[in-house]
Amino acid sequence: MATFRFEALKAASNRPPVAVSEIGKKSEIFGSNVFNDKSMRQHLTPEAYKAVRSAIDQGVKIDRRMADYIALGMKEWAMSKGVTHYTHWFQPLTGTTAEKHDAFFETSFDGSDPVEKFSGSLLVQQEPDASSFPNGGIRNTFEARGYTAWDPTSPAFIFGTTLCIPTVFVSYTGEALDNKAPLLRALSAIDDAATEVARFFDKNVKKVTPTLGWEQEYFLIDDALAASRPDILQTGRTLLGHVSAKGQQLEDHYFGSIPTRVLNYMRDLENECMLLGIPVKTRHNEVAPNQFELAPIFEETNLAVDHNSLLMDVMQKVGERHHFKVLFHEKPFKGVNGSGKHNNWSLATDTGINLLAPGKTPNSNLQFLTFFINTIKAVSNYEELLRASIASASNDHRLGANEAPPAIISIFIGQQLTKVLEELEGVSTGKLSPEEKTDLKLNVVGKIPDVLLDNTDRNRTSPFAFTGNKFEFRAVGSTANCATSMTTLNSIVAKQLIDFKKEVEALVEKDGLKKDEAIFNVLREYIKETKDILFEGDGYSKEWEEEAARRGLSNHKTTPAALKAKVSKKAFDLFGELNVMNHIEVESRYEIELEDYIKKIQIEGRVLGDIVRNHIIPTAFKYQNLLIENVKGLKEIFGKDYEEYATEQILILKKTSMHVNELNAKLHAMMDARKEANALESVEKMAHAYCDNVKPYFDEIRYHADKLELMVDNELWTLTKYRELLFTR
Ligand SMILES: NC(=O)CC[C@H](N)C(=O)O
Repeated sequence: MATFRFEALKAASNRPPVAVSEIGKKSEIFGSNVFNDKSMRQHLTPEAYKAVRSAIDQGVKIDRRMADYIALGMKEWAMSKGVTHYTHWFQPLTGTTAEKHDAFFETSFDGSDPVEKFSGSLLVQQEPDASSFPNGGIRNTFEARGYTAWDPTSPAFIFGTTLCIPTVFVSYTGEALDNKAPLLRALSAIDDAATEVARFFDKNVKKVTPTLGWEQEYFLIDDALAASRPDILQTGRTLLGHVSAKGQQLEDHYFGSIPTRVLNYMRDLENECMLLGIPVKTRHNEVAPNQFELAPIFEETNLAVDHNSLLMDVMQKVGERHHFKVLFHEKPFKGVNGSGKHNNWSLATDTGINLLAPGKTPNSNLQFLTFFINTIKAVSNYEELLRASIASASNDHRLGANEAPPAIISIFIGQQLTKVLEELEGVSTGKLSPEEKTDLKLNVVGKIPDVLLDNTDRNRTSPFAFTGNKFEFRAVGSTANCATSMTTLNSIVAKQLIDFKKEVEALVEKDGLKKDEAIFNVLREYIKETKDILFEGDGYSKEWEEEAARRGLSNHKTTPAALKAKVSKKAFDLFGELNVMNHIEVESRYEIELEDYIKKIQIEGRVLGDIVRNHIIPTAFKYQNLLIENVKGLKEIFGKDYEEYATEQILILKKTSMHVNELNAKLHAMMDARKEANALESVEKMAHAYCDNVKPYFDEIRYHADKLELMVDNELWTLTKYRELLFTR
């Protein structure tokens, strides 16, 4: 009997929900473990408080003396909450977060004068021994230093007994070694560009903040069951497993009543989030069995990105208390929905206006249309780069089916806005007559709020959909660090807004148009130029693939193919011009992502080999031996007539042998393909070889293993089955 599997099943099915104690009203506990404005005011001198505020609001540098005062206040606040350690908390290019805890505790070498200390220099900058993080060749070994530098725009927080200080991670020569530094630069670029354009409409605007509201989808699997599957443990997904008879076809899980064990997990998690100042608001069952979703209130992008990275860590930790393993993989199970991390993006002014929400006056609506159409133009110009920003080995499995968008980037805006754009396309060239202006203001621009109220149609196959007051970038994968896609999106829109401003000003200065006339003129041209990126239909259809090809849209189905756009001249120019990333930073990321791709497929190949050799084939042999015993017995009893009674057994013996032979053959072929790939010199070639020559064997191997699963005695099968993984809760 497959003891491990059955013990895991027993443990999982006897698991009572873990009780969760309420810790008070959310509004009262929210942010109590965050060194936020309120705690800063309480624990810092007025001078130190002012210094942090101007660093946050205007990017003013904090001097060392002031940093000492801030560190002192921060330490006192943290110690009043039982904190013993501090860490610079950063996001290296592994996609996850990194931390190295140091105690506040210090003593002299003879053990006298033990004391708790924390200085400004330790707060502001540190030099972690970071030579083992991916750097894509930025740091060569003799200059292997990297340092972390405090990012005051994301507040320090306490997790457990550690004070975590969000930082950027840069090389000694100043190149970003993390996801945060380029993001901060992109946010600054779009702030500058969008503020200039917003000032066309309102001179009071001084700052534009990109906002992000992510939606995190995930699967919860009992940890004993997860531990019984080497593939889940090592790759985050099932490499094998026959789909269960019941999957999601009854559509009975989505928004259904949340299972008690899961609800308790969610409540516990929400409590932690409240303390950490992560404003989670929504929780529900997602479409696939054992799939769920959590979403916060949107925040300023840098904070939202930090919060999502922190959340993924906290989700796993809280999961341990509830005996759940959280699967963030984009496609942990074949045949049911995968998981995305839809990024809801917008732009907010310091005057309290959402630039992607229609307003109440024609002027504010023209402002809305300006930002709306410029975003469309940006995506249209850089669709390939946007596709590259969401590329990963795991997201490749998700794109193109089960309510996840296809690999072709397009924009969904809904019927009503399509009509508005059609009408605007008819705007006259050059100066506008008073009648035309009145008509535009009353009947086109003036009507927008009403039509949007009716705009309730949704399109789940769209990678980038306008949803009334924001764009939803649905193609982002559930494991992703949002920084990558947000750096790209904010950069391309920043670049577009810079160009737009120049074009409008040229029409005003050279052609003598009024500002609103110039805006209408430029927008009209954009509408004409961006038709190809707009698509309202079924993103999965063959027709769309053909149509998209005719329109010249990219359709990169695999990561190695998609990533190439990251090192195009267009990308270098964009990031360079905006000071988001220099040539080395762009190139190193490309290399790191290719390496990551290679390693992921390599690991999957190895795990698959292990499972087939150590689980599937031995189990098939055991079952064959049972059948052989059975046939021998029948022969003993029935003599030469035994065949009549052993037909099925003999058939199964033949079929299982055939599948085992095939498994062996494919496994060897895969190993040969791996060897060939490994011998290649360039990472680019190696990634393509893994993608085109190694990975295709996975499905072939799976096919035979899954067939065996259907044939072999359930009692012998060692791998926990889909029905058990997906329906135990
Ligand atoms: N209902 C939904 O929005 C499903 C989305 C889907 N899980 C995805 O991969 O993006």
